[in-house]
Amino acid sequence: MSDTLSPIDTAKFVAARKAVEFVEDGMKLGLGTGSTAAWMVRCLGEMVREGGLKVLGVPTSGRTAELARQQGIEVVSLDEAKWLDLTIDGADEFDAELNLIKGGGGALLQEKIVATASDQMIVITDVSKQVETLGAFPLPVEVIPFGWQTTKALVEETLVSMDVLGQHSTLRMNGEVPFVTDEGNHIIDLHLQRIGNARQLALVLNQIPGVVENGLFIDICDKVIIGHGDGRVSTRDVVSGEETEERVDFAESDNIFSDLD
Ligand SMILES: O=C[C@H](O)[C@H](O)[C@H](O)COP(=O)(O)O
Repeated sequence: MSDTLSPIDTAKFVAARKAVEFVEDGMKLGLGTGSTAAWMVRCLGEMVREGGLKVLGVPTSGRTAELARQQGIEVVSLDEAKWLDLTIDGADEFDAELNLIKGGGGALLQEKIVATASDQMIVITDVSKQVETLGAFPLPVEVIPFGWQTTKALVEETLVSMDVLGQHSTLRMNGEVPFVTDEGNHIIDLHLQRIGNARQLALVLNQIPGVVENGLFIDICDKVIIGHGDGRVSTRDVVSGEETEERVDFAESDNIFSDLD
Protein backbone atom coordinates (compact mmCIF):
# COMPACT_ATOMS: atom_id res chain seq x y z
CA MET A 1 0.00 0.00 0.00
CA SER A 2 2.97 2.33 0.36
CA ASP A 3 2.70 3.10 -3.35
CA THR A 4 -0.48 5.06 -2.51
CA LEU A 5 1.62 7.55 -0.52
CA SER A 6 3.45 10.49 -2.06
CA PRO A 7 7.23 10.58 -1.42
CA ILE A 8 6.74 13.24 1.25
CA ASP A 9 4.10 11.20 3.08
CA THR A 10 6.27 8.10 2.74
CA ALA A 11 9.12 10.04 4.37
CA LYS A 12 6.87 11.17 7.24
CA PHE A 13 5.36 7.72 7.65
CA VAL A 14 8.68 5.85 7.81
CA ALA A 15 10.07 8.35 10.34
CA ALA A 16 6.96 7.83 12.49
CA ARG A 17 7.10 4.04 12.09
CA LYS A 18 10.73 4.00 13.22
CA ALA A 19 10.03 6.32 16.18
CA VAL A 20 7.36 4.09 17.71
CA GLU A 21 9.99 1.32 17.99
CA PHE A 22 11.31 3.33 20.97
CA VAL A 23 7.95 3.06 22.77
CA GLU A 24 7.76 0.50 25.56
CA ASP A 25 4.79 -0.99 27.37
CA GLY A 26 3.58 1.18 30.26
CA MET A 27 5.20 4.38 29.00
CA LYS A 28 3.71 7.83 29.45
CA LEU A 29 4.06 9.56 26.10
CA GLY A 30 3.88 13.11 24.80
CA LEU A 31 2.02 13.10 21.49
CA GLY A 32 3.10 15.87 19.11
CA THR A 33 1.03 17.84 16.63
CA GLY A 34 1.16 18.14 12.84
CA SER A 35 1.06 15.91 9.80
CA THR A 36 4.18 13.89 10.75
CA ALA A 37 3.08 13.45 14.36
CA ALA A 38 -0.33 12.29 13.09
CA TRP A 39 1.42 9.34 11.39
CA MET A 40 3.06 8.50 14.70
CA VAL A 41 -0.31 8.56 16.49
CA ARG A 42 -1.74 6.19 13.84
CA CYS A 43 1.23 3.80 14.20
CA LEU A 44 0.85 3.89 17.97
CA GLY A 45 -2.90 3.30 17.68
CA GLU A 46 -2.23 0.16 15.70
CA MET A 47 0.19 -1.09 18.35
CA VAL A 48 -2.44 -0.43 21.05
CA ARG A 49 -5.35 -2.03 19.20
CA GLU A 50 -3.56 -4.98 17.66
CA GLY A 51 -0.46 -5.49 19.76
CA GLY A 52 -2.00 -4.92 23.19
CA LEU A 53 0.44 -2.10 23.95
CA LYS A 54 -0.54 -0.12 27.06
CA VAL A 55 0.49 3.53 27.11
CA LEU A 56 -0.86 6.82 28.40
CA GLY A 57 -0.78 9.67 25.88
CA VAL A 58 -0.56 13.38 26.64
CA PRO A 59 -1.60 15.22 23.46
CA THR A 60 -0.16 18.62 22.56
CA SER A 61 -3.30 19.96 20.88
CA GLY A 62 -7.02 19.38 20.55
CA ARG A 63 -6.39 17.89 17.08
CA THR A 64 -3.97 15.31 18.42
CA ALA A 65 -6.24 14.50 21.37
CA GLU A 66 -9.09 13.76 18.97
CA LEU A 67 -6.95 11.56 16.71
CA ALA A 68 -5.43 9.70 19.67
CA ARG A 69 -8.88 8.89 21.09
CA GLN A 70 -10.07 7.74 17.66
CA GLN A 71 -7.05 5.44 17.54
CA GLY A 72 -7.88 3.87 20.90
CA ILE A 73 -5.00 5.47 22.80
CA GLU A 74 -5.77 6.37 26.41
CA VAL A 75 -5.46 10.14 26.75
CA VAL A 76 -4.62 11.94 30.00
CA SER A 77 -3.64 15.50 30.86
CA LEU A 78 -0.05 16.45 31.62
CA ASP A 79 -1.01 17.15 35.21
CA GLU A 80 -2.44 13.65 35.52
CA ALA A 81 0.67 12.10 33.97
CA LYS A 82 3.02 14.52 35.80
CA TRP A 83 6.20 13.42 34.01
CA LEU A 84 6.64 11.62 30.68
CA ASP A 85 9.02 8.95 29.47
CA LEU A 86 9.12 10.09 25.87
CA THR A 87 7.67 12.73 23.55
CA ILE A 88 7.55 12.17 19.80
CA ASP A 89 6.83 15.24 17.67
CA GLY A 90 7.49 16.82 14.28
CA ALA A 91 9.43 20.03 13.58
CA ASP A 92 9.55 22.79 11.02
CA GLU A 93 13.35 23.03 11.01
CA PHE A 94 16.26 21.34 12.77
CA ASP A 95 19.98 22.06 12.74
CA ALA A 96 23.11 19.97 13.34
CA GLU A 97 22.78 20.39 17.16
CA LEU A 98 19.15 19.22 16.91
CA ASN A 99 17.82 22.64 17.89
CA LEU A 100 14.42 23.24 16.35
CA ILE A 101 11.88 25.68 15.07
CA LYS A 102 8.36 24.49 15.85
CA GLY A 103 4.90 25.99 15.80
CA GLY A 104 4.07 26.02 12.10
CA GLY A 105 0.76 24.47 13.13
CA GLY A 106 0.35 26.81 16.10
CA ALA A 107 0.85 24.19 18.82
CA LEU A 108 4.27 25.31 20.09
CA LEU A 109 3.21 26.22 23.63
CA GLN A 110 1.77 22.87 24.64
CA GLU A 111 4.48 21.14 22.61
CA LYS A 112 7.28 22.89 24.49
CA ILE A 113 5.71 22.26 27.90
CA VAL A 114 5.17 18.58 27.11
CA ALA A 115 8.62 18.00 25.56
CA THR A 116 10.31 19.72 28.50
CA ALA A 117 8.42 17.47 30.91
CA SER A 118 9.79 14.34 29.19
CA ASP A 119 12.87 12.23 29.81
CA GLN A 120 13.43 12.13 26.08
CA MET A 121 12.21 13.91 22.95
CA ILE A 122 12.39 12.29 19.53
CA VAL A 123 11.72 14.47 16.50
CA ILE A 124 10.36 12.87 13.35
CA THR A 125 10.81 14.69 10.11
CA ASP A 126 11.56 14.51 6.43
CA VAL A 127 14.92 15.63 5.10
CA SER A 128 13.61 18.99 3.80
CA LYS A 129 13.47 20.32 7.39
CA GLN A 130 17.23 20.01 7.88
CA VAL A 131 19.08 23.36 7.79
CA GLU A 132 22.57 24.62 8.46
CA THR A 133 21.26 27.63 10.42
CA LEU A 134 17.72 28.00 11.78
CA GLY A 135 15.57 30.84 10.52
CA ALA A 136 14.41 30.33 6.94
CA PHE A 137 11.13 29.04 8.36
CA PRO A 138 9.23 31.95 9.97
CA LEU A 139 9.72 31.78 13.74
CA PRO A 140 6.35 31.58 15.54
CA VAL A 141 5.95 33.62 18.71
CA GLU A 142 2.79 33.09 20.76
CA VAL A 143 1.43 36.32 22.28
CA ILE A 144 -1.63 37.08 24.37
CA PRO A 145 -4.34 38.96 22.43
CA PHE A 146 -4.32 41.92 24.85
CA GLY A 147 -2.10 44.62 23.33
CA TRP A 148 -0.74 42.31 20.65
CA GLN A 149 0.20 45.21 18.36
CA THR A 150 2.34 46.73 21.12
CA THR A 151 3.92 43.33 21.80
CA LYS A 152 4.63 42.95 18.07
CA ALA A 153 6.33 46.38 18.01
CA LEU A 154 8.43 45.45 21.05
CA VAL A 155 9.43 42.17 19.41
CA GLU A 156 10.53 44.07 16.28
CA GLU A 157 12.52 46.58 18.36
CA THR A 158 14.22 43.69 20.12
CA LEU A 159 15.19 42.13 16.79
CA VAL A 160 16.69 45.44 15.65
CA SER A 161 18.66 45.80 18.91
CA MET A 162 19.99 42.25 18.48
CA ASP A 163 20.92 42.92 14.87
CA VAL A 164 18.94 39.91 13.66
CA LEU A 165 18.75 39.73 9.88
CA GLY A 166 15.31 40.59 8.45
CA GLN A 167 13.13 42.11 11.17
CA HIS A 168 9.75 41.78 9.55
CA SER A 169 6.91 40.16 11.48
CA THR A 170 3.31 39.29 10.65
CA LEU A 171 0.25 38.37 12.68
CA ARG A 172 -0.82 34.87 11.66
CA MET A 173 -4.30 34.90 10.14
CA ASN A 174 -7.01 32.30 9.76
CA GLY A 175 -8.76 33.68 6.69
CA GLU A 176 -10.01 37.15 7.63
CA VAL A 177 -9.46 36.82 11.40
CA PRO A 178 -6.37 36.35 13.57
CA PHE A 179 -5.37 32.73 14.16
CA VAL A 180 -6.22 31.61 17.71
CA THR A 181 -4.18 28.90 19.44
CA ASP A 182 -5.60 26.19 21.71
CA GLU A 183 -4.72 28.50 24.61
CA GLY A 184 -6.68 31.42 23.12
CA ASN A 185 -3.58 33.36 22.04
CA HIS A 186 -2.32 34.79 18.74
CA ILE A 187 0.85 33.96 16.79
CA ILE A 188 3.31 36.49 15.40
CA ASP A 189 5.56 34.97 12.75
CA LEU A 190 9.08 36.44 12.54
CA HIS A 191 10.56 36.44 9.04
CA LEU A 192 14.23 36.44 9.91
CA GLN A 193 16.00 34.47 7.16
CA ARG A 194 18.76 33.36 9.50
CA ILE A 195 19.03 33.19 13.31
CA GLY A 196 22.68 33.68 14.28
CA ASN A 197 22.23 33.08 18.01
CA ALA A 198 19.10 31.01 18.52
CA ARG A 199 19.81 30.35 22.20
CA GLN A 200 19.99 34.05 23.03
CA LEU A 201 16.99 34.95 20.86
CA ALA A 202 14.86 32.30 22.57
CA LEU A 203 15.68 33.77 25.98
CA VAL A 204 15.26 37.41 24.98
CA LEU A 205 11.90 36.94 23.24
CA ASN A 206 10.41 35.38 26.37
CA GLN A 207 11.38 38.48 28.39
CA ILE A 208 8.99 40.70 26.40
CA PRO A 209 5.67 41.33 28.20
CA GLY A 210 2.85 39.77 26.20
CA VAL A 211 5.04 37.00 24.76
CA VAL A 212 3.93 33.63 26.08
CA GLU A 213 6.45 31.38 24.30
CA ASN A 214 8.52 31.16 21.15
CA GLY A 215 9.04 28.30 18.70
CA LEU A 216 12.78 27.84 19.30
CA PHE A 217 13.41 24.48 21.01
CA ILE A 218 16.99 24.66 22.29
CA ASP A 219 18.62 21.59 23.92
CA ILE A 220 15.27 19.81 24.14
CA CYS A 221 15.48 17.25 21.32
CA ASP A 222 17.55 14.11 21.96
CA LYS A 223 17.13 12.25 18.71
CA VAL A 224 15.95 13.05 15.21
CA ILE A 225 14.57 10.45 12.85
CA ILE A 226 14.72 11.61 9.24
CA GLY A 227 12.47 9.85 6.76
CA HIS A 228 13.20 9.65 3.03
CA GLY A 229 10.77 9.29 0.15
CA ASP A 230 12.24 5.90 -0.80
CA GLY A 231 11.51 4.33 2.59
CA ARG A 232 14.91 4.83 4.22
CA VAL A 233 15.25 6.38 7.68
CA SER A 234 18.30 7.96 9.29
CA THR A 235 18.43 8.19 13.07
CA ARG A 236 20.72 10.78 14.62
CA ASP A 237 21.45 10.96 18.33
CA VAL A 238 22.49 14.24 19.92
CA VAL A 239 24.60 12.69 22.70
CA SER A 240 26.53 10.07 20.74
CA GLY A 241 26.51 12.07 17.51
CA GLU A 242 25.97 8.71 15.79
CA GLU A 243 23.81 8.37 12.70
CA THR A 244 22.39 5.05 11.53
CA GLU A 245 20.44 4.31 8.37
CA GLU A 246 17.98 1.53 7.59
CA ARG A 247 14.92 0.75 5.51
CA VAL A 248 11.43 0.58 7.03
CA ASP A 249 9.24 -2.36 6.13
CA PHE A 250 5.77 -1.37 4.91
CA ALA A 251 4.47 -4.92 4.80
CA GLU A 252 2.39 -4.75 7.97
CA SER A 253 1.08 -1.23 7.58
CA ASP A 254 -2.06 -1.85 5.54
CA ASN A 255 -4.36 -1.15 8.48
CA ILE A 256 -2.85 2.26 9.01
CA PHE A 257 -3.25 3.24 5.37
CA SER A 258 -6.80 1.92 5.21
CA ASP A 259 -7.73 4.18 8.17
CA LEU A 260 -7.03 7.25 6.04
CA ASP A 261 -9.89 9.25 4.54
O1 LIG B 1 2.65 23.57 15.67
C1 LIG B 1 2.97 22.59 15.01
C2 LIG B 1 4.10 21.73 15.26
O2 LIG B 1 5.21 22.37 15.81
C3 LIG B 1 4.47 20.76 14.15
O3 LIG B 1 5.16 19.73 14.78
C4 LIG B 1 5.34 21.34 13.07
O4 LIG B 1 4.72 22.46 12.52
C5 LIG B 1 5.62 20.29 11.97
O5 LIG B 1 4.43 19.93 11.36
P1 LIG B 1 4.39 18.93 10.11
O6 LIG B 1 4.80 17.61 10.62
O7 LIG B 1 2.96 18.98 9.64
O8 LIG B 1 5.33 19.49 9.08
